[in-house]
Amino acid sequence: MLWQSAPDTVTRMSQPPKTPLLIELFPEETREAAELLKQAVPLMVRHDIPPNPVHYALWYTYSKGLEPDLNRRLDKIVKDFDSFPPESAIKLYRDYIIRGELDAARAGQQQVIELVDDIESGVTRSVVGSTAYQHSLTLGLAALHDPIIDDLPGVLGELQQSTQLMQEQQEQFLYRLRAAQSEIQNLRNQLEKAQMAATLDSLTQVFNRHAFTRLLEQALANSHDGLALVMLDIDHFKQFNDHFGHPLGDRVLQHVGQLLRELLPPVPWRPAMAAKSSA
Ligand SMILES: Nc1nc2c(ncn2[C@@H]2O[C@H](COP(=O)(O)OP(=O)(O)OP(=O)(O)O)[C@@H](O)[C@H]2O)c(=O)[nH]1
Repeated sequence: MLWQSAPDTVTRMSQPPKTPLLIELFPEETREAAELLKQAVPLMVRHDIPPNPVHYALWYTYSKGLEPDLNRRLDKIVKDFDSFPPESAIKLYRDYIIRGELDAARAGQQQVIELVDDIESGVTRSVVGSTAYQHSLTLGLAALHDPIIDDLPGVLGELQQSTQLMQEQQEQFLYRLRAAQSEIQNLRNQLEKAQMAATLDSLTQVFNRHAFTRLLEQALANSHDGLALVMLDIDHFKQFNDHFGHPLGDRVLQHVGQLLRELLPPVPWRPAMAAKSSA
């Protein structure tokens, strides 16, 4: 048999990393986040660090104090340089803020590489097997053309054997292809989920502002008969939050998001809740 490896190898891919994703790094409610903001901004002002999103994410995390190693590195940088070099900021941002996303992307990439490798080795084996089969077929046919065949049963037996071998190889290859197909489907689902997560507001599960803007631009570019845009506002929401607390306010937003998802037609006209959601 040319096929030596177990046929189900394609289903054993590398596992995704356990590093928390960006969204899991910042679970704070509005009030707690505002407290951290009050600590992070003065720190940036003190060290004359522009409060751009990269810096803010770092100093916000610094204020939380859950990454002692990051705090040590930040303290050292501002002490050594008396400023905050952009390269250091990007490096720390990669190491501490988006490492989950980077790990996940790398793992996804690795899975695709393993899958392609596996299919490629399957194709190679199949080609090698086919070539060997073709060779034995040519030899067998040449022998059959010989006017005097001493060993007809032997030649036919060999042909039968190599045909059987070829058949087995093709079956194995098909098996591997089917396994790869299901792995490709898994990867596709993962990718779709990641794409959806990037377009949805984590609290309300409706399109976030970025996705809404993109969809609106597309609709404007494609609409030749005009376009209707309906806007709605939840009145006195600040009062509601002040009275009943932000967690219940969040529940209200979630419920409104759910109603909108249920009542309005699906993609591309899912509503976006830009102003009041946490996106
Ligand atoms: N609970 C909660 N509140 C939020 C969130 N995002 C924004 N808000 C609150 O929404 C309020 C802003 O909404 P607005 O529509 O501007 O204020 P409003 O009080 O509803 O005012 P009117 O619409 O004029 O009645 C602020 O009090 C924010 O704190 C969120 O994700 N969760």
